[in-house]
Amino acid sequence: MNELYTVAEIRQIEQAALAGLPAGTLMQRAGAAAMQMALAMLDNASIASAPRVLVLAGPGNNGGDALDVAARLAQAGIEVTVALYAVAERQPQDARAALGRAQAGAATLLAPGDPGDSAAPSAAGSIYQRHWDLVIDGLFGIGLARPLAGAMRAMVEFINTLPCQVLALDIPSGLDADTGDIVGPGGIAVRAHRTITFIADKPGLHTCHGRDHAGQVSIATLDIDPALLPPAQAFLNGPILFADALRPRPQNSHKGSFGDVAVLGGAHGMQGAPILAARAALHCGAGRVFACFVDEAPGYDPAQPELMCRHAGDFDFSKTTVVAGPGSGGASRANELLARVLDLPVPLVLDADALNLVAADRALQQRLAARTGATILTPHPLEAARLLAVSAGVIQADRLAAARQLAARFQAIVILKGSGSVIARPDGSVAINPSGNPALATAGTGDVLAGVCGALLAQHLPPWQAALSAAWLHGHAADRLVEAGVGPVGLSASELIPAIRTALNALNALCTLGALGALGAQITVNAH
Ligand SMILES: NC(=O)C1=CN([C@@H]2O[C@H](COP(=O)(O)OP(=O)(O)OC[C@H]3O[C@@H](n4cnc5c(N)ncnc54)[C@H](OP(=O)(O)O)[C@@H]3O)[C@@H](O)[C@H]2O)[C@@H](O)CC1
Ligand SMILES: Nc1ncnc2c1ncn2[C@@H]1O[C@H](COP(=O)(O)OP(=O)(O)O)[C@@H](O)[C@H]1O
Ligand SMILES: [K+]
Repeated sequence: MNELYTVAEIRQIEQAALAGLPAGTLMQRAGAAAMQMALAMLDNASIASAPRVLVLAGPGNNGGDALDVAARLAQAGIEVTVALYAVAERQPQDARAALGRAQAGAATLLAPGDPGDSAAPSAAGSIYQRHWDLVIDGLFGIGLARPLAGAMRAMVEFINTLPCQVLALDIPSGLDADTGDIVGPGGIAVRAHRTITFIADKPGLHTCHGRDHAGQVSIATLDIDPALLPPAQAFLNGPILFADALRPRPQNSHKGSFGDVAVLGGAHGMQGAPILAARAALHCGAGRVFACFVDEAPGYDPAQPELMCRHAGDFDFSKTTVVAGPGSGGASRANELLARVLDLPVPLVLDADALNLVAADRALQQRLAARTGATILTPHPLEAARLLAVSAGVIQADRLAAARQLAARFQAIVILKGSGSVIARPDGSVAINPSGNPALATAGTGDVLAGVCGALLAQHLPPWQAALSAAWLHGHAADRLVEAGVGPVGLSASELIPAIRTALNALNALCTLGALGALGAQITVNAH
């Protein structure tokens, strides 16, 4: 069910599986699965002449996988050149056996240095100057220990400029499989169109730089007995994780059945932010929605007259789900109002300026950690950095750890936003959201997400499922809009709101029909 495993967990699974299998079995299964993927990519590329494949083989077992694929493709009659960065005597046993198979077949094996390397000019030249139809990256997998350097770095720089398809084996070389960061300092990573990852999926393929470098991810389980997989602490977000919490609306219902949402924000000059959050809450099913303004309140929202606009100082927040922060500013008035809602046992979403106020005020931090009502925090990386008193770079270097730390410290559900939003809860479990795209990188989409969270809490979804579904629907709506040509350039936060409503209704309908499989399915390749 969408499990993601760390490198340490994969190593344990691998060891347990290897114990019951003849040497080389897993590598050969990996090679067979990767060969199927390579052939499919060549088919899709509709290449006119005989295809030429360049295989990069590193010093360890990832290089062994690459050599196994190279031998198989050559056996199938494909023209294969291997750029070999391994010395047989130093290879692990399985990889050395794979080298033997590649050498025994028709693949051409070259040991290139830097472009123009005087030590191996012909090898380098014949790789850097030829046309390639597919590159298979088997430099490094989960064993990468330091940044790519020297000849391998030069090769990655070269293939990242090529127009052809790139298939990464297990992980794009240079990427940290646990975090999605590029292994540094000053590192580089392969940018692949597809990644075939072995045994199980990994968090780093789906967050931070992961989505840009891994492309479309497929899993080859290598026929490992599922009983060898430990209970996962991380998951790829999808309807299967939260659909149970979505319920069809009973006929015998009224607006009071679906809860009230009050958005607290909108200081002078920032009134649009709570309006966006409130409109999102309305379109995601809250029974009644109030937009409560820290400073002066508009009479009503002419484009959305269903919203009730109030002055926050006069509003009773004790019977509503509260979304605090959009455009609230950092003035003492906003601080006082925030302190008041933190003390109420109501469901609460904290976004934007509310998070900045908490970061700057120890008393608010204590109030937040002591809350009894459900709490969802929705920081972007800079807000998370302020809350943890580190830089945004530190947050991005390990987004899962940052989200977990925030969830534990504030005893709240956390959505750490950005490419591959990380949703964490205080017990340490996390989910990475695979939906969404750079069309969302525009002002106001975070306000919309906060409003969706508020609406789902008001409709009594437990906070974990509310956060998972809000993040998924938000991204899914953006994906559908981009497919329809509304973005990635120029999508506006307002346009996102009705698309989220459509996605939520479609999901509700599928849940009612028990047809969830139609959504968010991942390709699984099983090697035999
Ligand atoms: N075992 C199995 O049954 C299966 C394994 N599988 C495959 O194995 C992969 C893991 O293999 P792995 O552990 O050998 O690690 P891998 O990623 O190849 O690299 C390690 C090598 O690189 C070196 N090195 C590290 N960083 C470096 C750098 N920057 N620059 C230069 N060198 C560097 C490091 O040596 P060091 O110099 O650090 O001593 C070591 O020699 C996994 O991702 C999957 O693809 C699958 O076939 C399934 C079955
Ligand atoms: N490149 C991206 N890929 C996926 N989602 C993105 C990307 N950029 C932004 N988002 C999403 O858009 C939203 C932006 O929120 P935020 O930064 O708070 O914006 P604002 O404060 O302007 O409303 C978040 O949900 C974030 O995850
Ligand atoms: K690789």
